[in-house]
Amino acid sequence: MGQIRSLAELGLTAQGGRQVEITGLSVDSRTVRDGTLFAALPGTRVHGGEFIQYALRMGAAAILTDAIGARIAHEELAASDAALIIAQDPRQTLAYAAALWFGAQPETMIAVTGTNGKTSVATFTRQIWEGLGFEAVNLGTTGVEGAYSAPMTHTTPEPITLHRLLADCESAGVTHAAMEASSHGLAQSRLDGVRLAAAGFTNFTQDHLDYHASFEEYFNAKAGLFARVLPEEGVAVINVDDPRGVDMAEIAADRGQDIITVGRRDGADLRLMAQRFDATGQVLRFDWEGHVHQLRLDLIGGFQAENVLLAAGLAIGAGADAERVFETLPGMKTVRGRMQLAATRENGAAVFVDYAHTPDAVATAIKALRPHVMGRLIAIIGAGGDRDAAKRPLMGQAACENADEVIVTDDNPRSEDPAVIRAAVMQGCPGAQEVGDRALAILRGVDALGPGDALLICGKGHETGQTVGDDVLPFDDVEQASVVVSALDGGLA
Ligand SMILES: CC(=O)N[C@H]1[C@@H](OP(=O)(O)OP(=O)(O)OC[C@H]2O[C@@H](n3ccc(=O)[nH]c3=O)[C@H](O)[C@@H]2O)O[C@H](CO)[C@@H](O)[C@@H]1O[C@H](C)C(=O)N[C@@H](C)C(=O)N[C@H](CCC(=O)O)C(=O)O
Ligand SMILES: Nc1ncnc2c1ncn2[C@@H]1O[C@H](COP(=O)(O)OP(=O)(O)OP(=O)(O)O)[C@@H](O)[C@H]1O
Ligand SMILES: N[C@H](CCC[C@H](N)C(=O)O)C(=O)O
Ligand SMILES: [Mg+2]
Repeated sequence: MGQIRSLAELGLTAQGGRQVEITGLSVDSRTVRDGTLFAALPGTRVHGGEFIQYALRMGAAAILTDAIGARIAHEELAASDAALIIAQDPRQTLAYAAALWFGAQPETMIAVTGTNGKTSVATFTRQIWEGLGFEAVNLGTTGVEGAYSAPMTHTTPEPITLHRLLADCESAGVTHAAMEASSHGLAQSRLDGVRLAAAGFTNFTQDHLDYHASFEEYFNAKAGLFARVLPEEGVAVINVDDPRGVDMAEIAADRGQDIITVGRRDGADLRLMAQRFDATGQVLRFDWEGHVHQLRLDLIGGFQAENVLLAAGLAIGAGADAERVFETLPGMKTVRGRMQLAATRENGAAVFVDYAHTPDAVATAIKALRPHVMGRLIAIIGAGGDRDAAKRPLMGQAACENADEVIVTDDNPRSEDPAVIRAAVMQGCPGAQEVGDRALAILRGVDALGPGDALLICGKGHETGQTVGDDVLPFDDVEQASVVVSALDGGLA
């Protein structure tokens, strides 16, 4: 964007007090230009220090790294004019520098973490703000959505991309932003430069054990949102029905943050008292500060009510008036690919698409659909390649225990053999039908629906591609479901 900043303006101090002008920031040596500050970060495959020599050759004016990176490129650095900034945690230092480089971010921001429900809560928070008349966005797995839109490749992008997007939102007039804090994003300090008014916690169950060394490490990454990113004056909004919510609330209390607890348990500040389900939604009764409210949500699944209430808590925590927030709730719209009604058969049977891709989400999603359905419930599941392999049989088991019939299919095999992934899922559900081709699996599932039955297609939600090897083949569960329903029922979708 043609700007030039000094290191001091980015809050950085170089070895020997060297002063240089910076023309841009980069974490990838391949995008370094004259004057760039190259952040050479410790990676999961290789240390970015290995690429310092290339970055210097491309004209880097400064290198931000840790002691290991500086050691790797010791000779090249000694022979260069570039400024060297050595930080204990260069990822966090980069996050602060990126926030200063791009300068602006929406005035009111919240972030939400948890194994499942982040996209849903961020989307509902944006919808609540819209209902209150604010220019609002949500950022995460489904990209930037709302008053400003842009695609994103990560749920929580690295800080340079994140702050560029936030600055773009701000200059487009966005005043309110709700973002997802993934455990990878938190572990890598990607959002440490974001100014948060409130932060939320949904739940904690198994996922990503390929990346985090243990369950506790995975929890600690998520806890970083309250222990580190949310300031003392921020408000923590916590689902206390989850056993780890209580631990999270303690961490927030130790920081002196105000806490809004949400859940079914007695004493929760925003307490869900009752839910009644029908074919197209649910009626909720909840309590806030001793006042009981009752309203209808056009949303499928009891857990979406929990997500809506967490979103309401976040909007309140970030400064909105509680009663006005509650008035917006009946207007909440289905989150793309989350318990989304994709098609209805002529006989009344419904096909839903959901993003359940963890054992807990599969169990939750199937159980949540049950009270909306009079007949049998068929589930289609699959697990992703190059992701936590331990969750595969557990996902199979979760489907087996909760659905009347299960079809196991492919879901982004990536570099792995899809048959091996399916076999692992089948271990948890030996009675399932195995149909590798996802389009055929959907055809089988839809074809088996009798009056009053429902099909839940899990795993891909809003996704529009099937990743096989390095290829992304166009595939959309919602589209596929409606094509199949039209084909079987002769033109009706
Ligand atoms: C495991 C993980 O999080 N990896 C992320 C991480 O890469 P890394 O540090 O491991 O990269 P590396 O290959 O070891 O390289 C080390 C460093 O050298 C640099 N490099 C590398 C090659 C080169 O020629 N020049 C160069 O400078 C790299 O940019 C990197 O900074 O930092 C990169 C740059 O910021 C990310 O793009 C990359 O995301 C990868 C692609 C990824 O797939 N991440 C997923 C798992 C992820 O982050 N998912 C979460 C949420 C998932 C969920 O909740 O479901 C997300 O927030 O999206
Ligand atoms: N509060 C919840 N409790 C349990 N399961 C949930 C909850 N909310 C959503 N889910 C399940 O998790 C799936 C993914 O939901 P969502 O996309 O909101 O989660 P996420 O945390 O953003 O996921 P990701 O880690 O991929 O970003 C849903 O489709 C549903 O099956
Ligand atoms: N953000 C998640 C999404 C998984 C969705 C599922 N379709 C899969 O590919 O496993 C991940 O990358 O682990
Ligand atoms: Mg998400």
